[in-house]
Amino acid sequence: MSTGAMSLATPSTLVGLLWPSRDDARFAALRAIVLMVAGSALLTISAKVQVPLPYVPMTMQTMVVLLIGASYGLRLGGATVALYLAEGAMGMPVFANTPPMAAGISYFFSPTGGFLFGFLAAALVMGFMAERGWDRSLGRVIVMMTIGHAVIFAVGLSWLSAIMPFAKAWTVGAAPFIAATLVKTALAAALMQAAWTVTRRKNASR
Ligand SMILES: O=C(O)CCCC[C@@H]1SC[C@@H]2NC(=O)N[C@@H]21
Repeated sequence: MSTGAMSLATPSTLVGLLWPSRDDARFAALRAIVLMVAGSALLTISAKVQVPLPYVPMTMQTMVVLLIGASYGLRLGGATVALYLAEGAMGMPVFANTPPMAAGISYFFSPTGGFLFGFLAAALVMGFMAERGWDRSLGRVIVMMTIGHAVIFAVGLSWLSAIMPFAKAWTVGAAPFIAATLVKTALAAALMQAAWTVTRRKNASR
């Protein structure tokens, strides 16, 4: 593997097994672009599936971020979330509060900016763990998704508590999301398990 796109492919990941790359630079580049665009589109949709709350809305983004990291792997997952952030930085209305807020660099300084950087960190951590097999058993995938959520909240809350007192940051940025985060962790783990079951069956019948 010699090109950048080929180095994004990781055969040990779920997506690497379901849609393997090839030792062909053009195919590898096209595959990486398709997966990154599809992943960033899914993230945009997940931002719009939301319950509006003061300062920080409830969305489906964390679940999609964790699934992208876990199924794409470290580099492709990280590149996909980086593309999503770049789209928002360039003014595309991909984030939860765009509209009413305008997208662009200034959005990252809004109350949810820290969560967005947390998404990138969590996708990298999920990809790193998935490439080491943490996504393949139910117990480990639950631990993995819990760590991913913890990373998102650690970065998001650190940012929020830089612009408001920590008690308020907790009240608006963590407390309302605890139950939903448990549900999203369980759902993400169940989806990874189901995807691995299908992948193993598919590979066994080859
Ligand atoms: O502005 C954005 O697009 C990011 C929104 C971040 C929402 C955070 S992520 C963690 C927590 N769980 C949710 O459902 N909402 C918040």
